[in-house]
Amino acid sequence: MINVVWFKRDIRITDHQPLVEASKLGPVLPIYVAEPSIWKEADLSSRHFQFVWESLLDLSENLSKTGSKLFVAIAEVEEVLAAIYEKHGPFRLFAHEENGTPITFARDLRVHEWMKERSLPFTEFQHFGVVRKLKSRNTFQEKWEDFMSRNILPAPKKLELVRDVPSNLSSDLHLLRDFVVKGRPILQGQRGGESNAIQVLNSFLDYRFQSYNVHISKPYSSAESCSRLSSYLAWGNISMRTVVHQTRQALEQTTNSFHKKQLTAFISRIHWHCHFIQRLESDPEIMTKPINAAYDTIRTKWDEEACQRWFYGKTGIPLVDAAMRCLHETGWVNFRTRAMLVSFVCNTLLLDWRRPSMGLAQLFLDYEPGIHFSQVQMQAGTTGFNTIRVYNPIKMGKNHDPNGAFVRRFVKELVDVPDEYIHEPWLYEEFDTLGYPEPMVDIVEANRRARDVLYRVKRSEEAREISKEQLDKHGSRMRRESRKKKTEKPEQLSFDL
Ligand SMILES: Cc1cc2nc3c(=O)[nH]c(=O)nc-3n(C[C@H](O)[C@H](O)[C@H](O)COP(=O)(O)OP(=O)(O)OC[C@H]3O[C@@H](n4cnc5c(N)ncnc54)[C@H](O)[C@@H]3O)c2cc1C
Repeated sequence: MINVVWFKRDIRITDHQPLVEASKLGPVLPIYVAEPSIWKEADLSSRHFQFVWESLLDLSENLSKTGSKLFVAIAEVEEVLAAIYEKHGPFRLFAHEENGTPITFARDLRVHEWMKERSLPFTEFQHFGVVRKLKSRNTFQEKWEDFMSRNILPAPKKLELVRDVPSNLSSDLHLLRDFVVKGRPILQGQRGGESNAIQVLNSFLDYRFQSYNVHISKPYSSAESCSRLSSYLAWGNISMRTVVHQTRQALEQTTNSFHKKQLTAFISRIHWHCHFIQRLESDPEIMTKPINAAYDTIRTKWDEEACQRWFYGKTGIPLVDAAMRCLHETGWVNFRTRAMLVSFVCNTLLLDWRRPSMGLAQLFLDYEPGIHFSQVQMQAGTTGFNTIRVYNPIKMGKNHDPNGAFVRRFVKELVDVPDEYIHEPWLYEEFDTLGYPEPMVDIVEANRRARDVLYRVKRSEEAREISKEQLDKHGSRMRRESRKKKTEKPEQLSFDL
């Protein structure tokens, strides 16, 4: 019987349990399926597929060293499985659990059903420190540690090749060039692939980590001092366990207390990764519904033009525009800047969070649904249990980009503005000659209004009651009670890139 290994957001050969387990049982057929029904969704864009494609090229090369081949298809996964079944008869299917959106989860359930109807075995393995059907959140940390402390699984040295493959699978990866995903590719993003992931981890642990915590909030220098592993983790080019093991080793080897502090700060961020994904795993509706429904009543008017100005970096607020333009160009900004962008569109402008969350997902090369939607809701103040944060991008610019290096790099109109005006160019006497827009809001005034409405809801009986219900709810893939919505929704969720 052949053993099909289905790669999804785990495009690597090292520490890949499905591949290792399949290889113990006989011939292995490694497949990647570009599924139109998944890639047409509002959260995904062409840059993500570009990263996947680069990752697949690397995987294909690594598999060829084992004597095997990667096969790809543009199809729905059940179509590929049906063709394999027709050609080979019964087969085993191996994959990682995908802790993704309700769409990918529903697809995985359909595949389980499809296999079950034919009495074919489908084995899924835990991918991160995220636990499916976690009964109690209190056991999460212990289970995380147990998973991370296990040995790294080396890449198989030899794989038995399956020669006779159905015609809808091809080992020519160029086939995927015909797969159209909305949006344009990016030129300045990180390049996908396990080999690149290993290099990025090594360069971080060799020297880049040394100013990790010092520069973490700085939009410009954090691009170098942060690990920059997020895209590689999001598309599974490296396992979280590898990152944990190597970081702990680096921590043990250093005697420098300052370096220890940087690495310890990094390790705590890594814990957050699985913590947030666990939240989506347990409550997938956070992708589309506010964690606390009482906050669905405050953003009543949809303003498409304001949303577009934010998305394309034309607000007239330098740090906001630089950050959005940086995302369009590179697909990455640091944590604090992401938080500020959500605060600006959802709090300062008081726009509903759903469309902006999709826009940012489309732009982030490291889009990871579990982290993304939890974080957007936290920064938009819709969870009810996190501190409400309303950022002032002018103040933040002055504190974290004092000479405007980041702003100048991405907002060409402001390149020659003197330092003292870089975050408030409208005060500069030559502002009219710059071709840069007037600020679309008075930040101080708009932020005061945002705090007023957010705190009014936070203090309300309804919000408190819902928060209490949330605390009582546990379990995997739970459903949220729907409440009467008062917010006006935008017509579409995705943006043109
Ligand atoms: C609104 C918003 C949306 C976000 N969306 C994503 C997303 O789609 N994908 C994503 O990977 N991160 C997301 N983050 C978290 C964080 O901004 C990124 O993980 C980080 O900037 C990635 O860069 P890095 O790998 O160099 O981070 P490092 O600081 O080097 O961190 C290492 C790893 O730890 C994890 N991590 C770090 N910070 C966080 C955090 N706050 N929450 C959860 N995990 C964290 C990530 O896996 C990251 O790759 C979001 C944050 C905000 C505020």
